[in-house]
Amino acid sequence: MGLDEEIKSLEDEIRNTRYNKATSQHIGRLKAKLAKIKDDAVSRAMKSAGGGEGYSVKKSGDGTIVLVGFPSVGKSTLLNKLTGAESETAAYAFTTLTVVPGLMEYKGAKIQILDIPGLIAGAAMGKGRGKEVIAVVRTADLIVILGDVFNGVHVDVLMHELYDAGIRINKPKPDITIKRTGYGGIRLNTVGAVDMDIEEVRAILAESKVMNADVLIRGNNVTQDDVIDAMMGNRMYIPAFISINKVDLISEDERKEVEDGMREKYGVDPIMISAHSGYNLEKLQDAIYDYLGFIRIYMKPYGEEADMEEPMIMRRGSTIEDVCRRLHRDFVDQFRYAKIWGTSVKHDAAKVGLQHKVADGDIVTIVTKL
Ligand SMILES: Nc1nc2c(ncn2[C@@H]2O[C@H](COP(=O)(O)OP(=O)(O)OP(=O)(O)O)[C@@H](O)[C@H]2O)c(=O)[nH]1
Ligand SMILES: [K+]
Ligand SMILES: [Mg+2]
Repeated sequence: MGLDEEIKSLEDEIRNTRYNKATSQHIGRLKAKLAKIKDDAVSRAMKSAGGGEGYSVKKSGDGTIVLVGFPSVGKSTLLNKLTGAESETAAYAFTTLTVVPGLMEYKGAKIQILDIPGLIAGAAMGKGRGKEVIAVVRTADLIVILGDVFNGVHVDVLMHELYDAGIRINKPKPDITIKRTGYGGIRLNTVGAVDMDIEEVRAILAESKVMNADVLIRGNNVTQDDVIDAMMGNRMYIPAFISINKVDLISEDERKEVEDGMREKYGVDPIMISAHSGYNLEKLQDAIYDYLGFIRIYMKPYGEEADMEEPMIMRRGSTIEDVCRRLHRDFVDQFRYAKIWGTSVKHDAAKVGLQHKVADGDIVTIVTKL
């Protein structure tokens, strides 16, 4: 049996087996087996890709986003518009054959945008430029899934390819640890309402030839798929949103139709744009900024005015310790306290420690020992 047939037959069997207590172990085993086969195929494809010319782009700026979409949806046109880059654009598919970077400055943040060749069905297994493209996508901090008003349905295919390539979209990494041991079989500990029994976990791990391990699962909605992902160990959890280009080519009514269809299908509002006319590009930039979780911190040297011109760009959830590390590696060791003016504290000029979480717009003074 060829690889494609083997995958198809496993997928069929999983689909046609009703999940219940009696079959859960069997399904777990089938899914784990399928994941393993796909993973081997993907890593073979990655290896043979060998970082082909033009595919190893150095990351720069405060975050990197990648434009993922079918050929000719307007990825290159959009990159050029947002960053002033000069990626080739044309009305035929596969105009772009390498990764083309651009830098967008927005609200004080420098955001790297990567334009890549179009992605097509089978990309995860290496079709088209799939393998090189996927390798780049896996390193991004945010994926913008770009469709156009005529190809909305392709979003399905893209999601499927990204999934096969081990990319998990808009999903926090499940809290699962698998610690291999030398003996003792599989031991399962759970924290929270985990609806999975040890036999299922055992069946999944056995597909990867893991017979001895301590497994700890925390959280309430952990599935077999999550355990398989944890077992494979190479999944990337990346935020993403959908944007639909070329709205200049359709009427107001048709635009609404596309939007409603997307909302119904994916439960999200796509950002409707026109790279040509510039329509809604600021909304797109705002979404990029928000999804990357950027906040602005203003530094105020001790006894001086705050620098309100050049914010320091941090991620939501960052602490004073993160701010210190960004400034100078000695700052953490030399740290005494920080003072903050802003919304993360109850009153201005409040003293805080290293673990304090900063908020957008905070003004920060770091006081060190010397
Ligand atoms: N009407 C209209 N045409 C657009 C828009 N954006 C891009 N196009 C056109 O769509 C065609 C494809 O644009 P590209 O930017 O080359 O698309 P791409 O996604 O980079 O294509 P590949 O590199 O081949 O995958 C070109 O003819 C563009 O001029 C838009 O907002 N409106
Ligand atoms: K094109
Ligand atoms: Mg292009």
